Amino acid sequence: MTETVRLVEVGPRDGLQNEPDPVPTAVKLELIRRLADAGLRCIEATAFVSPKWVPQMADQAEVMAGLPARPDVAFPVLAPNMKGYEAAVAAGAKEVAIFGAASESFSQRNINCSIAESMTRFAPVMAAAARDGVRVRGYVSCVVACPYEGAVAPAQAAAVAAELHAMGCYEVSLGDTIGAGTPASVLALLEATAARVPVAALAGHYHDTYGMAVANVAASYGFGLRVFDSSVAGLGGCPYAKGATGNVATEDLVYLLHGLGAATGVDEDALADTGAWISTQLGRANGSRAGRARLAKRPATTGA
Ligand SMILES: CC(C)(COP(=O)([O-])OP(=O)([O-])OC[C@H]1O[C@@H](n2cnc3c(N)ncnc32)[C@H](O)[C@@H]1OP(=O)([O-])[O-])[C@@H](O)C(=O)NCCC(=O)NCCSC(=O)C[C@@](C)(O)CC(=O)[O-]
Repeated sequence: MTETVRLVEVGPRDGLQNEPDPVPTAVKLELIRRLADAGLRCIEATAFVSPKWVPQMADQAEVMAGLPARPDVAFPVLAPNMKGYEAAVAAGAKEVAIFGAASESFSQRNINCSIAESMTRFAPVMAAAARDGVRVRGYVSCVVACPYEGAVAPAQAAAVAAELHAMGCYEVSLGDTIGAGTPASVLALLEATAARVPVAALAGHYHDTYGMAVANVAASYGFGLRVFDSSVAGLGGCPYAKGATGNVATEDLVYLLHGLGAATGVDEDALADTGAWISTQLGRANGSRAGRARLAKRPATTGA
């Protein structure tokens, strides 16, 4: 029986949030359209956070207003507190994502509060979402290592994941924010977390700073995870994790999963074209090995 893996494309948010130059809203919307046309069915569209903190997400309402009419595609958005939640729902969001951290230092740097305070901020968001029929996904950052504190104990990451799940998140995405994880440390994280949160409610969100993201996905898939976050062309990084590169490239993730016999619903050619397109738009090298390999095999166009 073919296993199906759910992909959460975070390129338009995680992939772009750290871009130094403003990315035109029209480019963000074209990227989202192309990703949906390539078969992605969950595309994180933007973040309802402070534009003073993350100026790249300042066009959050315009992005929401311009989303393609795709009832078959979910467009979750970040919302770290009630102000963000209310703005997101007013802009038409049907799913939001709250995001905590497994390290106090990253919590303070990223959302300006302690881990405990973040949970206090999330509680009214969960209540409002339950009232409004809005789905809530949770993230835990720095589940393996923190840029400020170093290695993070699996039990600590598991405790934060369990708290988000207990408060009502339908899924908890485990963020190796600085990409320091290896299959051994990721499996230790999953052992600790799966003891407290059902595996079916866990997702892998692996940045590729050390080139370990594909290996970490493979190990996580073997452990039983069937939901993974990724960024087309490997775009991204976090404003509060210096030097962290983007998530695993969606093209590489899909190539790996199809090679494992899993179904994703994604058209690899259309995805590779999208990765090349956005890389050109941003003036960046395409960070996807599988995407570049696929494009290189194409017969040269006649240029007609
Ligand atoms: C979370 C806050 C807002 C708290 O920031 P704060 O300073 O604690 O909030 P505050 O309530 O004191 O308000 C301060 C100002 O922010 C405004 N404000 C307050 N809330 C909002 C909001 N939701 N949207 C827009 N504006 C907001 C508020 O109105 C006020 O405006 P002012 O009076 O100064 O003009 C701030 O720390 C922030 O925006 N941080 C940025 C968080 C972020 O986007 N980080 C990157 C994404 S997370 C990530 O990349 C990790 C992840 C998810 O990908 C997984 C992984 O890889 O680890």
